[in-house]
Amino acid sequence: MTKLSLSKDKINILLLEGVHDNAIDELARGGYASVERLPRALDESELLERIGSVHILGIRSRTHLTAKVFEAASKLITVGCFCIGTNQVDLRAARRHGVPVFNAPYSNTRSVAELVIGEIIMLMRGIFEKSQLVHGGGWMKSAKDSYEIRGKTLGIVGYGHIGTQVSILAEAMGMQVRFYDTVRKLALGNARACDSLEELLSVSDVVTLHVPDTPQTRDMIGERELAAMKKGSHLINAARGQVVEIEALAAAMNSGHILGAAIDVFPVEPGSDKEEFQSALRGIKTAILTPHIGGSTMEAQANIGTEVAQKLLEYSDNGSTVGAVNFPQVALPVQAGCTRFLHVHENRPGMLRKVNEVFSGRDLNIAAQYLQTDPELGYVVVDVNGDVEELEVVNDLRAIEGTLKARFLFPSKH
Ligand SMILES: NC(=O)C1=CN([C@@H]2O[C@H](COP(=O)(O)OP(=O)(O)OC[C@H]3O[C@@H](n4cnc5c(N)ncnc54)[C@H](O)[C@@H]3O)[C@@H](O)[C@H]2O)C=CC1
Ligand SMILES: O=C(O)CCC(=O)C(=O)O
Repeated sequence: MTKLSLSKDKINILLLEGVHDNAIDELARGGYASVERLPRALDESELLERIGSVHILGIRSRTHLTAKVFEAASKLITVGCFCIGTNQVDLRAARRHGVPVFNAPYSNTRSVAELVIGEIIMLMRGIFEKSQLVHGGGWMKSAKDSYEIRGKTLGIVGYGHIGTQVSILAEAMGMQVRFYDTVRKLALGNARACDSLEELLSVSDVVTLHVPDTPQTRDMIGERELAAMKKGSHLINAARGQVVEIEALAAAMNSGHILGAAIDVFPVEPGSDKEEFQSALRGIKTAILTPHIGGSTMEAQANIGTEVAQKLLEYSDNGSTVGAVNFPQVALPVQAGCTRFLHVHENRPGMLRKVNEVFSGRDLNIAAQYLQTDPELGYVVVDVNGDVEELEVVNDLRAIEGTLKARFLFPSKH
């Protein structure tokens, strides 16, 4: 548990994986100067060495935050994922330690959608193979297996933020769009929903995947699904590596059933730029392989830097969990002259009563209070006015059985 409410210069922030300058600027504007930024990810043993002194951690997709890391993160207040996906974080372990995790759910959406549109054209014209040949001194001037995308069918699996953007852009270029989603979604433009994944696979010239990494999407595209795709069709995966069985895809491409693929994400991705990338797709001439750069544009990274840093500031300064992916959502307007207490607890009966008894037992007046719970977790923000012995109060709050974290903000005399 956090031991003390700290002045901002004592809050240690560690940002990994080359988070954009905007994050540093935003944190500095918020008064946080103790920021260390590393260009790379840390592996578990490096994290275990360092995490004990970190209050706020920023990562992207390469850093894996395991239960063991949270166990060792005695001072950790919050985590920011400077990306969309949060599957690299053990979100339940974070909850158990009272640590809200934030992400940037929209800031790189357009970048991924644009890459996919570019790849559809590259695949349907066989550009990657032809370009490699020309680089090697060859000349393959041929229309064989090259098609316009106009009038062709694009199948989108996962019709969320990215899927719908791809849908709009693809239609604007004359494609017919079909989509499959487990949730009923409003079809944009002339796009039409498919009743099943099998239906989508059987009608599409290009299939593009935009689902999150969940137990249901693991190995969603394997031998059977690839066989269900049209002969000579193409597959794009810029979602998560575990969604496609790579060996099965390599076999389907080597047999000529799947003509081309553009794969940006892999079941195992190198931890650093120096590590060698291994995959059964290496060497397949019609496979465009990219190093998980769907969201890596200057615009996206700048937007993400600002967005996630603002969420971290909101939580650190005010206790707001709005936008957290693993926490009850609480935002209480700041009241002048109050001390704010934050209490994260297991959702047991009578918790709020016990929290309030700490204040009433000290004759403290609660000026405002906001509690949100989910089946496992409760998060309450309490504003108290008057002269408050913050440390004593916070120690009483921590003594309540089932407390996961307690701290205070805006101390009246520190
Ligand atoms: N390659 C890259 O650099 C990037 C990859 N991503 C990945 O793209 C994924 C999608 O991003 P968004 O569109 O923003 O997410 P989103 O949450 O807006 O959309 C995902 C959609 O997939 C649907 N879905 C979930 N399970 C499904 C299933 N089993 N079958 C069919 N549909 C299912 C959901 O209902 C939702 O509509 C992210 O989760 C992330 O993993 C995101 C950004 C960059
Ligand atoms: O840019 C990154 O580090 C990860 C991008 C991504 O996959 C995401 O935003 O989910």
